[in-house]
Amino acid sequence: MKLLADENMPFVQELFGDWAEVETCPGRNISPEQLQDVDVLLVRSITRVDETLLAKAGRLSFVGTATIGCDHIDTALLERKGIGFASAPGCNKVAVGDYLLAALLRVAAHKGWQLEGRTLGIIGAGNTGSEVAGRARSLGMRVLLCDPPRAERDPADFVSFEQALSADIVSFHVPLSRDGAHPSWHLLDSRAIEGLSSEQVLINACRGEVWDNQALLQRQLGPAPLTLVMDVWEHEPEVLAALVPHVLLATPHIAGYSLEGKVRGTFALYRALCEQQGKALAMSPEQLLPAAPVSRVTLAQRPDQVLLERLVRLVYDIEQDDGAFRRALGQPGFFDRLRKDYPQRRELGSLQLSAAGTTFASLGFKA
Ligand SMILES: NC(=O)c1ccc[n+]([C@@H]2O[C@H](COP(=O)([O-])OP(=O)(O)OC[C@H]3O[C@@H](n4cnc5c(N)ncnc54)[C@H](O)[C@@H]3O)[C@@H](O)[C@H]2O)c1
Ligand SMILES: O=C(O)[C@H](O)[C@H](O)COP(=O)(O)O
Repeated sequence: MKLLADENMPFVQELFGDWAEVETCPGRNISPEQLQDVDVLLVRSITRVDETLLAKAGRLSFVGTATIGCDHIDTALLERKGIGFASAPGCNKVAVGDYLLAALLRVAAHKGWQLEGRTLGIIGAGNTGSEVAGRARSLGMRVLLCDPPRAERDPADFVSFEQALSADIVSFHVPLSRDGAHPSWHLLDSRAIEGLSSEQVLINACRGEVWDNQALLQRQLGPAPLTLVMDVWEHEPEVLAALVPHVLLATPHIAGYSLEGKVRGTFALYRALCEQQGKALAMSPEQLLPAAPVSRVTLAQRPDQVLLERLVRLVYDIEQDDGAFRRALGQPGFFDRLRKDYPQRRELGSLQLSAAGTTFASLGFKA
């Protein structure tokens, strides 16, 4: 069996090497010719799996994407062709939660805000949105969830898009979709942007195309700019460079890039392929993860917001990612390079935090 995988997917050799001939290559370079004799294709979000890519893939029986988002995969085509498919729902939701916690604390420091009592609008209340909601509630924030597909079943738990958009901070966690009942392409369009107050903060850690980046730039160049946190950009790996100086925190689509998240992603595909092939699992995700350098911090009293930010930084420093992005902006291929060379990042759960008998598992720390 021949297996072709994106070179940025860790542990492929360890998981599949015993039963497949494994080849890896850059995800953006996978060609139709390369797939002629391939049985299994494993990708990340940068490989568009469509009619063109599969034109010569006569032997392909399984496609896996080690990601939550699936907007790069023509799943209907795979179904028509009888090709098995798996993604990795939830694999990096904890990492996105860590990213959001770090971003919220940085935004609060920048604006001189206490987060307690502030409102957080969450657009898209699935795996990542719920992870973020839990952490925000632990900070004492009031969470407004907007999720029209879920609201059809449980209307009482959700607010309208307009209500969520009126929160102090609004964070987007929707899949990218261009059609269907609730399309998310340019969900934040020029009209929505116009209605926002300059006091508000917007965060995008889902997909770049959910925000109209040109319309945002126009807003930022005007008299009442917004506070923005952007992990994802329209037209990646290109970035609207003129927008970057008007963004408080700018990162190269790494919100989900914890080592744990990547391991869970590859492992989800291993599990799915084992199932398709009728094989027993020969490994567990724990066997792949190197032991985290767990540190313990015990405090006499609950940390205030300033100390909490310092503690988060011990594990994940969002300003380092922002700094690397700004230094590299404009260099050829900078976006993909930062992602390929991303330093190993462990989840907040590698830090055991307790204070006055309380643990902080609801914020992501180890209990
Ligand atoms: N930046 C990153 O590194 C990163 C990491 C993980 C996921 N993502 C992106 O975030 C997206 C969400 O991830 P998830 O795990 O939470 O997915 P999910 O499928 O668990 O949840 C998405 C939620 O959005 C809701 N939704 C769909 N359309 C909507 C709309 N128009 N308005 C409001 N809500 C809508 C759905 O009902 C669902 O509850 C992924 O599809 C992926 O594109 C990005
Ligand atoms: O959808 C996802 O899971 C994330 O966006 C994922 O972290 C993207 O990373 P990539 O596949 O581009 O390496």
